[in-house]
This record gives sequence, structure tokens and C-alpha cells, in this order.
Amino acid sequence: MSTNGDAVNGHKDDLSTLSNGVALTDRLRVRPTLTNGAGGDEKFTFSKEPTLEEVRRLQAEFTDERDWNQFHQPRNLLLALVGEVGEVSELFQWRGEVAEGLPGWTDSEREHLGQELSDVLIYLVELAEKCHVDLPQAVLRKMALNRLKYPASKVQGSSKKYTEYKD
Ligand SMILES: Nc1ccn([C@H]2C[C@H](O)[C@@H](COP(=O)(O)OP(=O)(O)OP(=O)(O)O)O2)c(=O)n1
Repeated sequence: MSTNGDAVNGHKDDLSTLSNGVALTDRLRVRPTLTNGAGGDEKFTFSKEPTLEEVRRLQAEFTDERDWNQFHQPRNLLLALVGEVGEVSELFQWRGEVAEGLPGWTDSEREHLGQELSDVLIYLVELAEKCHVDLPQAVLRKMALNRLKYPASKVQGSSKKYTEYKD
């Protein structure tokens, strides 16, 4: 269990820079995670790619290349997912409340968080695939349901659960 930011970075720093000094993000031709911290005026948005289907396909290729489908049954994927959620929690552990944009977090800590959140997403997407849940469509349906359960006019400014409303 890590107890502070420095310990949290640990071996992940070694993986962020390859032995020839080339940053991992350069080598992979991806942009570093969470580049915009607190204080910016612009709203944070994601890149358009990859889509969830592309994440599903990339992870399917990764597991096929290693003959790992034999281990990736739904229950194992669920346990792996929960384990990775625990790793995300460790990064926030003992810090108290953390403001949007993570002011005060180092680039290395932001990169580490991006990695752990990605592990969660990767296992979530593969779990959905192995359960034959079309996740992009399921999430749209669920959000439509959420809008019905929590009409903006009714719940404005309140965080109560829908079962707590009288009518
Ligand atoms: N049997 C496995 C092992 C790994 N992975 C992939 C999916 C995850 O994105 C990542 C998880 O790798 P690790 O289990 O090594 O976990 P971490 O990357 O979090 O390493 P650590 O636990 O040392 O922080 O690798 C996978 O698909 N199937």
C-alpha cells in the first residue's frame, strides 16, 4: 500500500521512460494523459479516439496474441476490474478531498492515474464483450433511463436518491 505521492509513483516511473530515454508516450505515439491541470478556463474534453469498439478490438488482439483468452472468463475479468479499481483508490488514499483538475499532483502522478483508470476501462470493456453486452448502446440506454428517473426540473441542486422523492 502506498502512503504518499512519491511512493505511489514507484515502478511506474521506470515504465514511463524507456531505457534509451525515449518517453513511453513518444514511442507509443499517444499524448500524455491528463495534460490540463486546474486553473485553465477551457472545459476538459476527451480525444475522439479510440472508441469503445476500438478498445475492445485492441484488447482482443492483445489477449489473442498471448493465448490469454483461456484466463479471461467473465468472473476473472470482474475480479481483475475490481483489483484495478483498488489501485485507483490507492492513488487518492490519505490525500483528503481532491479538487477538479488535481491541482498539486505531479505529471508522474497524473500519468500513473491515467494508467490505472485505463486498466479499469480495459477490463470493463472486455468484461462487457465476454458478457455480450454492447457497452456503447447500453450506456446510452442507461443514461436515458437516468434522465427519466431524475428529471432536471424535479431534482435541481439535490443529490437525493430517486427513491427518496415523494411523488
Ligand atoms: N492476464 C492479464 C494481465 C494483464 N492484462 C492487461 C490488462 C491491464 O490493462 C493490464 C494489467 O496488468 P497488470 O496485472 O500487470 O497490472 P498493472 O499494470 O496495474 O501493474 P501493477 O499491478 O504492478 O500496478 O494488462 C491482461 O489483459 N490480462
